[in-house]
Amino acid sequence: TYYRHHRYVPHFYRYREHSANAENLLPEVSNPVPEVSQPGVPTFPEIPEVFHPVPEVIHPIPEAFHPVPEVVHPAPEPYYPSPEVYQPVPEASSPVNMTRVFYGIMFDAGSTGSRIHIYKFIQKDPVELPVLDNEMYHAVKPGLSAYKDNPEEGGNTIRQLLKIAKKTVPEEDWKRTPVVLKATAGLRLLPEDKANALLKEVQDVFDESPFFVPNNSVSIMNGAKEGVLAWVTVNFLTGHLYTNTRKTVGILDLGGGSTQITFLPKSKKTVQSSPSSYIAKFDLFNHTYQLYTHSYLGNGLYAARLATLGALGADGLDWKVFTSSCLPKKFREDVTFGGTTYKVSGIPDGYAGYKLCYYEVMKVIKGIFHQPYEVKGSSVFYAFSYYYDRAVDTGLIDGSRGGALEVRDFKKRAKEVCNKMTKYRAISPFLCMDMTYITCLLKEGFGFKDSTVLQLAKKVNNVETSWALGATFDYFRNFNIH
Ligand SMILES: Nc1ccn([C@@H]2O[C@H](COP(=O)(O)OP(=O)(O)O)[C@@H](O)[C@H]2O)c(=O)n1
Repeated sequence: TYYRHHRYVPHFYRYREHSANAENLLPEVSNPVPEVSQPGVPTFPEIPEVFHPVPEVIHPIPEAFHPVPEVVHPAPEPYYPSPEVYQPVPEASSPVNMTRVFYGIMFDAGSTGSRIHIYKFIQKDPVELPVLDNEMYHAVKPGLSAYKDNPEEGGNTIRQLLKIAKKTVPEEDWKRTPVVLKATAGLRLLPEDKANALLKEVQDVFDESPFFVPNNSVSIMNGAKEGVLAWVTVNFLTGHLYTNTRKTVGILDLGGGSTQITFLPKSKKTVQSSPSSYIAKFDLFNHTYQLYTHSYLGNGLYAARLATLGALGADGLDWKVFTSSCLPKKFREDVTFGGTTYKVSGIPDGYAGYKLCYYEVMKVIKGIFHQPYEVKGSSVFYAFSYYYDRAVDTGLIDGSRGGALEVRDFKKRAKEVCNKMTKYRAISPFLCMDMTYITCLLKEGFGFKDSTVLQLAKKVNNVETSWALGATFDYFRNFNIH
């Protein structure tokens, strides 16, 4: 459990202007109209827009060098009701001509933990564009799926996190601050009735809270959306999202239950050679994007551990011990994932090491992954979540700064960890398995070359590299992914 308060200070501000200047990179908007409050129609928060300074050439450098993006709101626009936002919202308490501060609360109910993101936006006056001021982030473990047989207790974890929202968001803003929860692989992997019972508990917790609860505020998000929204977050934070650029970065997200790859294909061949379900089209900030995206359910790091051990979906969990040459020979322990406990161990009088381990993890990857045509090329990819955590654990990158790595760096370190298991055991007995899986996933799964450079980033400009910010834009903006 940890607690952070990110202060996010933009370097400069840009204002919405209507000019014929071709250099004006602001998205097109309708002419500002005075804000008129109508009964039953929310006047606040307004639909935000996001724009960015021109992205710089991407170098494999620490995140501090990236251009600083902004979150902006258009001047009031005609209001088009959408199912997600068409609900009466109490009016803003502050007078029209004063600085307005508003918040968005997004819960990430992941397979290994639940997290709250509280985004604070500032709008200096109605014609000025609001900016993302900061993010308050807090995480608890385990995730909701661990409470599959005790949903009430699962609801309590969300109730605890909401207490932070109450401390962060001023009381006068509670009623107009939307609270949304999206669950990922943990709940996707549960039987439907168990997942629904957990969602119902969360809904009750939201309903009893003083915050604004929109329709469909508690749901399981599909994998494609998870990938797209993480791509939106990272490209926003790195300054690549604005109307007339095709320069973006790809994302690699390795969760506990699922893993996502998302990027903007440069070549038509990538789109033509992909299954149609791997292509997502959506409109954002007056631009239509067509992304390659896929989420592999059951291929997150924790699910892959169990699959490697042959334990996922197995029977006889009370007495069976699942073994692997990826684990230290003398290791034996009970491990719990998604509310189920498994007995696992090394092979006491067998062999352990990188080569044997690689064959084992290959079984979890072979024949499952689609290799997009383009990843063999020069696309830039940001990797986070467990890619980041394991790179830190093995000393490949600095825990606070992240950095650039080649795929071959994961391979080299995996070999070292597996062949000297006792040395690394104290960090985690699963380190060899995890590092080998990551290597295998990148090379044999997605088809990356040894020389591909990955940017490892937990935060960019002090904001978490998570789908949660993209989902908050999605809530306010309601862009369609199809
Ligand atoms: N805001 C976040 C969310 C997840 N994570 C990391 O993401 C990994 C687990 O993701 P998850 O529990 O959401 O897994 P899935 O449900 O996506 O499969 C862990 O390494 C977390 O520490 C993070 O670093 N920051």
